[in-house]
Amino acid sequence: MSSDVIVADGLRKEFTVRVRTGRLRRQKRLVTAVDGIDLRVARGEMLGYIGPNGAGKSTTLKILTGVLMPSAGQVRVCGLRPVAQRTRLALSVGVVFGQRSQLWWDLPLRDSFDLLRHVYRVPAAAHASRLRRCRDLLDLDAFLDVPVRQLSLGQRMRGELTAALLHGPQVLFLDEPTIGLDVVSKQAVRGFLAELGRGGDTTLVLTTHDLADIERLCRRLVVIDHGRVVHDGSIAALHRRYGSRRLVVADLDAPPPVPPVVPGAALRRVEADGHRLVFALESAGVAEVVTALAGLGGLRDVSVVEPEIEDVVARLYGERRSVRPSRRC
Ligand SMILES: Nc1ncnc2c1ncn2[C@@H]1O[C@H](COP(=O)(O)OP(=O)(O)OP(=O)(O)O)[C@@H](O)[C@H]1O
Repeated sequence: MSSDVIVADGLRKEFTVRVRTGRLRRQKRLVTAVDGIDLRVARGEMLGYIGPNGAGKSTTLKILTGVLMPSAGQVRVCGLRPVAQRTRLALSVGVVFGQRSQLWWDLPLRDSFDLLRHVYRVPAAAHASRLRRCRDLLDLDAFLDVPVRQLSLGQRMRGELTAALLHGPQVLFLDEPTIGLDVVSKQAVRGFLAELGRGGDTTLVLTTHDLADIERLCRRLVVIDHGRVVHDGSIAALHRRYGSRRLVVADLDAPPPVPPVVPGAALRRVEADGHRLVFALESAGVAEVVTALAGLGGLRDVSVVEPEIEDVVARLYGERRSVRPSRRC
């Protein structure tokens, strides 16, 4: 039996929209939001699902959670057809959409959690143990008795995560879970999700524009654009594909009279009035470059900078923009 909890083949979603073509004229246009996506996600995987605005991320998540019917293609989540078996699917998946709440606005968080136990018919002991874990890891106790409408965004998001997990779902879908959160709340949410992922039982599918979420949480990254998958693999594979290099930053006592040549590394930039040289590693390792730099004399400090995911994703989006297909209408 396959261990894939998400199986999608040839997924498509088209929307018909009316656009103004004159003062009184409207014309129907077809927008292809998802354009033939194949996706398999194994149990326990932590998948980052990213793409530029309008790429089709939310539409995909809505199809996978049974909110939208695909125009074409096959989809199974936990072995179920999301729209046709939505009620059963709700028992197997949890959903956190950063912009929407599943909590009762006027009730204290604690009462919302209690109601959810009845909605999902969770045995009392299982509910209590999951809630205890969330209270500990997400620091909920200080605001458990506060009505949801009075919670800060960060507090509410911690409540949303708990609410999505109390019935013990196999798959957790997260759409922008850290949007608008301050640094401390972001760290709390990421730490919690990382811990959840380490357990290996819950599959996470995460869409976000905050690439630090992806770096912290996801081993696998699916990048979509114009409704199609343009990368599916590890972050390291993305760096390899775009030739990202680690950088060695050397601070010198004085600017060298001529730019030094370091075998196996390329001088990328000269900064700080010539006092700082930034090399990109090519065939050489860090130690070789540092030894070569030390041999030049006047080396004050050295640091190694890992390639930035922001850079490589910006390059990928930029490249896609320059080969933008004409939109089918
Ligand atoms: N209900 C709808 N009716 C018409 N068009 C829609 C609808 N929902 C989405 N679209 C269109 O489908 C495309 C994909 O939208 P979607 O919301 O899935 O993108 P996204 O990748 O989640 O974007 P963002 O990062 O901005 O949230 C966009 O062109 C959007 O305008």
